[in-house]
Amino acid sequence: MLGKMMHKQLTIGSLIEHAGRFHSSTTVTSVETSGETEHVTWGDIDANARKLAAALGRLGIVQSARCGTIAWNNRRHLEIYFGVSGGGYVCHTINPRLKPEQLIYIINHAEDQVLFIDTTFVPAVAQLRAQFTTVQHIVVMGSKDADIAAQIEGVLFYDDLLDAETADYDWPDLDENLPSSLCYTSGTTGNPKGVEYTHRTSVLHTIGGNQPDGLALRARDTVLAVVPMFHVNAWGTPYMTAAVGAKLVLPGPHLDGASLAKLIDAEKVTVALGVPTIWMGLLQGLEETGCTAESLERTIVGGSALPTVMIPTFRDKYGVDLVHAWGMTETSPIGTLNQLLQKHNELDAEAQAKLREGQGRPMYGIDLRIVDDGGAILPHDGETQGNLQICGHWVIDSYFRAGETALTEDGWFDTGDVATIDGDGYMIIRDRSKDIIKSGGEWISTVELEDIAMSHPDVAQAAAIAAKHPKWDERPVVIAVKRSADVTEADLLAHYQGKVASWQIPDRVVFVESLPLGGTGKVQKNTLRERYEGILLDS
Ligand SMILES: Nc1ncnc2c1ncn2[C@@H]1O[C@H](COP(=O)(O)OP(=O)(O)OP(=O)(O)O)[C@@H](O)[C@H]1O
Repeated sequence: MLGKMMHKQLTIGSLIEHAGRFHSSTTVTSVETSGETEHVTWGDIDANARKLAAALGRLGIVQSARCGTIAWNNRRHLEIYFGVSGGGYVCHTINPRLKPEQLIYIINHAEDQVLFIDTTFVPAVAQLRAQFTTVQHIVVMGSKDADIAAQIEGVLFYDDLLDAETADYDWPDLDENLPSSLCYTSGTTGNPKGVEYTHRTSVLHTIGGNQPDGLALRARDTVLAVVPMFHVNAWGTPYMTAAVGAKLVLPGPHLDGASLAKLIDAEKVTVALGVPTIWMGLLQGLEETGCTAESLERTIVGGSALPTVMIPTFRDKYGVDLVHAWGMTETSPIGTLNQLLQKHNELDAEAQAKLREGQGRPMYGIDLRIVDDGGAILPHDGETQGNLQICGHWVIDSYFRAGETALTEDGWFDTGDVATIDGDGYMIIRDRSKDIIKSGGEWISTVELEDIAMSHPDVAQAAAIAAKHPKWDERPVVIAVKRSADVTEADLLAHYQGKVASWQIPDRVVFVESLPLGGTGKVQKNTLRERYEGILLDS
């Protein structure tokens, strides 16, 4: 007869408890807003997170209440992740780059009771505070400061809260289906929507998303989380690194290429995670500083399409493997990762690189399919484009406080992306359904047009949008940032010849100083459309 397995709940508390017990001497490096670098350990994080959980109880915060954070990636934020969720409260990470009206909307919609803020955000929060309808306590993430106390009435200081506690708080064995954290979508295509994760979905994502062909973070890695802790739990890296006992490096607000290059060399980072715009900046930063990034083995890139030219650049210049990933706030976020199969070992480097341009395959725990507009399931032949749908252990079923399911009748989540999937499960995002250009009844992929523009050596960034056209309804226009002053509109249009069908070549190229970026570093195509959608009508 088989013995009965002990059933323990899958909780965030169990992750930090494990880190505290088995990796307590492993380093966590935190770069503070001041630029100062602090080295602590997973043991310190566990102890402080326990003190925080105890402090929240003492403040009278009730179980499952939302506690908001407006903070950079730093040590205190990491403690809040575990102290709040581990203690049975909901850690609501808020994107500080949102507009004031969006911040007010999100904080009130979430009914946050506590707000943890980095000192950077004291002036903004002081101004908005009167409009937060549910916040009982504002906690500044630092030690007592008379200037700050004068700006926000009744403010508490994080270090003082913890100093009043001891670390003998026991992590509760909570029901794994209770909520643990909350994050709103980027708002790239509309108003941000709340996505609430449970302890169970978060732990399954920690284990599932970190499989050997997933993020594959190991104890011997030094992991630089450039991806913000204020969005989708930094892709789960705080939880994964706690689980495996990797050294974690948190860069604070210092996200420019030069600062990251120096940090990578100083901390001997082996794996770094972030959105493509960050890695474009890093390439420049490496050149400027003369840093070598010698320790860096791979970077995981996702959040928006990876300009394919970056793969050989990183590989040939720095020996760094760029691994493309895809996901959404609604999918915790890891959905696919682009790793090779055994049969690909025989391919030459060029063919392997080509395969790795796409968004990759779902790992165990995630299922993908494509459907047409009527919901009919389409073949996985690598050619047929359809609406991408996903289901799995860490995919949400409804938005926070929406009261209705976000799933199709048969339980799938519609991603809003248009994709192909091949026979091996490799998925390629062709576009977002809201961005795709419909010209004379045919679809043109903005992702493809952007990728071609960025393969031009004199173009730094590019975004393709649909402009209104009297005859074709919509035509492509590319908005680009120059790398070199010499490049002209005619040069870039000529660069498209032979790379796409002639009717897909953009009608215009407009050069700008910079592209508008949203809070998570994605190009805001809504803003570009507002500015340029009439450009072909005016001419
Ligand atoms: N590797 C990738 N390649 C192309 N697109 C990607 C990739 N990773 C993510 N994306 C895009 O990002 C989307 C998910 O982004 P996220 O959840 O951060 O918010 P958002 O969708 O931008 O915001 P909102 O839903 O509020 O408009 C995906 O649906 C996809 O369109």
